[in-house]
Amino acid sequence: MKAAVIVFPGLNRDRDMIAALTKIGGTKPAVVWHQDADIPDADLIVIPGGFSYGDYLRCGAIAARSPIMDKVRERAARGVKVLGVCNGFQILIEAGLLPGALMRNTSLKFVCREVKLEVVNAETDFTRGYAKGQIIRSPVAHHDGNYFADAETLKRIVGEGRVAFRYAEGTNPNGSLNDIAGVFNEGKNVLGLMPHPENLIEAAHGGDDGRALFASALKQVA
Ligand SMILES: NC(=O)CC[C@H](N)C(=O)O
Repeated sequence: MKAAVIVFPGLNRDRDMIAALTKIGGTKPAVVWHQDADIPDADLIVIPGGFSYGDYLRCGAIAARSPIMDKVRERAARGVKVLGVCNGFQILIEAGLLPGALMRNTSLKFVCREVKLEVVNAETDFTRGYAKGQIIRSPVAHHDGNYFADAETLKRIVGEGRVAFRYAEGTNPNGSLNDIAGVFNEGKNVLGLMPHPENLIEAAHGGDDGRALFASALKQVA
């Protein structure tokens, strides 16, 4: 399994993501600078978190218009797996690869804490390492994580099994509609989520609940 990590100016979670993919996948992912002409051959493309372009305009809005995102769109259309975490999720939404919007947290504050997540759909390439309904721990760190979709879109994504994770046990940190923490595209080969599973993959992190997501995406779980 080959992975590639796309880096935009202002991201700060790229090194954590590269470390997680390297530790779990056994090989270092290709690191793609946003100005590179193309993405090397990869089975999994990851857009990490941070503050691309200083969160100016709207979080992810400027990065989403970068030419490298045309390449991400092309690969996604061919069925390549694409994962966006936090700012990466915001970029995928702004790029039109995922439905809905991520608004300012209802608290209007940056929230950095641990939440609990319910695995809503465990039958995808990203989530098969978990059980449906399993509650896992995950760190979050964002100010624009308040997921919103209009009623028709919400009905469609819920009906099509496109909610990947929900904030569980009253831990919704941002006011997200229906406690939604992560969503898939129609083909379920693109996943965006606000929590940071890459920061909970080993004992030194205090737990490894995030590990199964990468193990699944890197095809280590049958
Ligand atoms: N950790 C992150 O990726 C943060 C995303 C974005 N800058 C926000 O605060 O909402």
